[in-house]
Formats: sequence, C-alpha cells, structure tokens
Amino acid sequence: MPFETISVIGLGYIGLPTAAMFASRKKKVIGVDVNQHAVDTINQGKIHIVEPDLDMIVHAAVSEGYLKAVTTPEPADAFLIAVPTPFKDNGAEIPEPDLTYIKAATKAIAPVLKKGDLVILESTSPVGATEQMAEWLSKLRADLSFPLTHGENADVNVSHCPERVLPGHVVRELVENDRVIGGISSKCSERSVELYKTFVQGECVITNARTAEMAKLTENSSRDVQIAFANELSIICDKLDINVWELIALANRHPRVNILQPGPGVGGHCIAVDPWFIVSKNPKEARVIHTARTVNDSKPEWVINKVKLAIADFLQSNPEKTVCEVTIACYGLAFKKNIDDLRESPALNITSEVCAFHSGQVLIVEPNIHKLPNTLQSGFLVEFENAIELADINLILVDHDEFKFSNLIRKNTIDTKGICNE
Ligand SMILES: NC(=O)C1=CN([C@@H]2O[C@H](COP(=O)(O)OP(=O)(O)OC[C@H]3O[C@@H](n4cnc5c(N)ncnc54)[C@H](O)[C@@H]3O)[C@@H](O)[C@H]2O)C=CC1
Ligand SMILES: CC(=O)N[C@@H]1[C@@H](OP(=O)(O)OP(=O)(O)OC[C@H]2O[C@@H](n3ccc(=O)[nH]c3=O)[C@H](O)[C@@H]2O)O[C@H](C(=O)O)[C@@H](O)[C@@H]1O
Repeated sequence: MPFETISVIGLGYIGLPTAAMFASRKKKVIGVDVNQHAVDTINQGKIHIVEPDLDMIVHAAVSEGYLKAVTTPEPADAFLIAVPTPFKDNGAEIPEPDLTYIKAATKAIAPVLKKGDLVILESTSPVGATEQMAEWLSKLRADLSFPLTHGENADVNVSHCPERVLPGHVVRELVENDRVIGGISSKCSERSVELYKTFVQGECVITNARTAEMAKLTENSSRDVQIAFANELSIICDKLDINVWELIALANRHPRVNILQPGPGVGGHCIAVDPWFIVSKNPKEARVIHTARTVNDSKPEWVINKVKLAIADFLQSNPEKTVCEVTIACYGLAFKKNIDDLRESPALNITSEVCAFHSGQVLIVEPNIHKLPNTLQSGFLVEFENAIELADINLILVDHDEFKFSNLIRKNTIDTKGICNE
C-alpha cells in the first residue's frame, strides 16, 4: 500500500527538514509539535530554527499545500517520531536516558493509528527503546476498539531509523546519507525502506531495531572517544611545552593515523549526550566510552584554570594594575564553528564561569547572535575588532571563520582551537 499521508511528530532540527523533504516530493505531510509558536511559524511558511536552505523548502511546501503543522496528531499512513531524547538531569554520576518525550509522542498518536500504519522512531535512543515503544503502543491500544499486535504479523509496523545528518548540512545529508533501517520484523523494515526511498538517494541498509539503536550510539561514541584522545594530547603537550597542533599535523602524516582536533570540550546535544546511553546500561563494560566522556567533560575546567593563570601572569608583568582593571575577551559562544546553536556549549559554560569569577571587564564576541543569554549579563557583547583592541587577555573558544587569519590576536592568548597556528 502506498504512503499517501505522512506525519512527523516533533518539528525541530530533525523533524522539520524531514517533513519538508517528504512534502517536496509531493507527499501530504502533517507535522505535529506541542510548541504552538513552532506550529504557527511553519504554517506561515517560515522556520523557527537556523539551517541553510531549509527556509525555501518549507516555504514552498506550505504554500503549495503539501505541509501543514498542527498540535494534535491526525490520522496518517506513516508516523515518524523525532522528539528530544536528553538524559535525566538529576546529578547522577552516570546520567540515564530520558524517554518521557517518546512516551508522550506515543500516547498522542495511539488514538489515531489504524491497521497497516507504520511507526518509525527516529530519535536517538538507548538499546531497547523501540521495543519499549511498541509495548507502550499495544498497551495504549488494548482498551480501544482496535488493539495492536506486534511481532512478525503485527497490525502496526514499528522500526527504528536513526538520523545521522550533520547540523549545517542537513538538507544535503538527508538525501545523500545511507540510512540504517531497524525494523521490529522484516516486514517493518521493508515498509520503512519503501517510505525513505521517497527522497533518500543513499543506501537503506536493513538490520534489527536493537542493532540500529546501537549503531547510532556507536557512531557518536566513536567520535567522542577520538576527540577525547585529542583533548588528552593537548593537556599533555601543554605540560611538555609542545605545540599540539603541530604535533597532530605531523602524526597525521602517517598513512594510518587520523587524529581529530582538541578544543575547549565537546558540545551540542548529541555527542555530549549519546555515549551516556551506552554507559548507563553497561557501566562495567563501557570503560573507554565512559572515560572519554569524563575527559571531554573536564576540559572546560582545565581551560578556566588556564584563564586564572593568565590573569596572575598578567598582573605580575603589569604590577601597576589591579585585577578589576584586567579586561578579558572571550571569542565564540556556539558549540562549534559557524553556527548559532548554544546547546551544551563548552564555550558558553566557560564564558559564564569567567563572567562569574572575574571582577574586571569581560568582552564577548559571537558574530552569530544578537543578544547575550541571561547567564552572561555581566559581560558585554562587542565586535571582534573592539575586543582585540581592548583586551589584556584573549580566550579563543570557537574557530568561527570571522576569527581566522587575524595576526592581531596573538598577544596574551589562550587558543583552545589552534586558530593562531593556521
Ligand atoms: N539535531 C541534530 O543534529 C540531530 C538530532 N538527532 C536526534 O533527533 C531527535 C530530535 O532532535 P532535534 O530535532 O535536534 O530536537 P529539537 O529539540 O530541535 O526538536 C524536537 C521537537 O519536538 C517537539 N516535541 C517535544 N515533545 C513532543 C510531543 N510529545 N509531541 C510533538 N512534539 C514534541 C519539541 O517542541 C521540538 O520542537 C533527538 O533524539 C536527537 O538526539 C539525531 C541526529 C542529529
Ligand atoms: C559521528 C558524527 O559525526 N555525528 C555528527 C554529530 O554532529 P555534531 O554537530 O554534534 O558533531 P561535531 O561536528 O563532531 O561536533 C561536536 C562537538 O565536538 C567538537 N569537536 C569536533 C571535532 C573535533 O575534531 N574536535 C572537537 O572538539 C565540536 O567543537 C563540538 O563541540 O552528531 C549528530 C547527532 O547525532 O545529532 C550526527 O547526526 C552527526 O552526523
């Protein structure tokens, strides 16, 4: 049976581009989000997130009548769930995944499901979450006129198809990337491939739901481990007075070595989160993954100590000044270069900490935002040139293109991204 109407639950960084992509292939798409502002913005043909080229696709999809946004699910032939999967913020040493958004989305679609529908969990999930979702669905339907069964002869097909697009390149990668398709049964996988082939040009590779969940977590954990190696090297090199950027460039000339780049820590709501989904379920076995998380999470503290040392050095060389007269400039707040996303950003956390402990002026340069977040109210958002001119100490936290190729920034500089070496 062809898919005539497709519903996407959660219209954020993943759900909205996915919904727009189906709509661009002339499918009728119903986007569902609990955020009324997002729904209203989309229905005006506009977008509430920053992603290159997405605005044009959404505008065309809405104005041609293929995409509409609503707050309550309506019947459809396929439902793709792209809601957040954070970890529980309860201060535990090993954070646990929070599946409440998936549970709420499941509850919302249950009353409109009909026989033959396909439900795909796209959210990054711990192993077992898709089976759990299928359980929730059948329990939720058990008391209704049409109870669901699952297994090989299920009335409703359930799959996990994790999303792997890179923010900033979402529109291209949605089409070009290979997809991992993990059905609860082979029929579920086949139906899911049929759906994605609407716009995916990459290969749709079939596996089971648990392997698909683990594949996504493995990709992001692998990157986290590799970045941790680079971050550890940077701390060792600092102690040994070796330039880590030169060191990595030299080591990478080996045909089988490819070390990533150190930085102020790992940010974003994926790489800094997803490895915990493996560690929390396998605390004894996941030793490397756990250590990598700890190494990357402790890097901001190391940077803050460098700032404190730089202030002490500066005061020693300038005894006429007091600490209140030392001006620090922080360059970049986003979690990585050339974006405006501040979620889980080590640059933001370090700058907030500097604002909290430093009694002198803190200048902040972030070309991608117009207003400082509340935690930085004691700082001043300034232009790049003003910061360079006024700062006694420069702290480079993000390698935005605007900060590169500046010879001026070399004086009293803590360069966490190595841009002074380029
Ligand atoms: N942003 C990214 O780069 C990537 C994200 N992912 C994963 O995709 C999932 C979604 O992430 P994002 O799109 O970035 O999150 P997001 O926060 O940008 O969007 C999620 C949307 O879901 C909505 N929502 C929450 N509960 C809902 C409910 N019960 N019913 C309907 N809507 C609901 C929220 O209002 C929000 O608009 C997460 O599991 C994330 O880990 C995977 C790959 C890349
Ligand atoms: C394996 C992989 O490359 N996953 C991607 C990742 O997107 P994300 O933008 O979070 O990844 P990223 O570019 O590695 O950045 C994450 C963090 O790591 C830092 N970072 C990155 C590379 C590096 O050499 N050094 C470094 O310190 C960045 O500055 C940033 O703070 O996570 C996304 C996700 O799962 O949401 C996923 O879809 C993307 O494909």
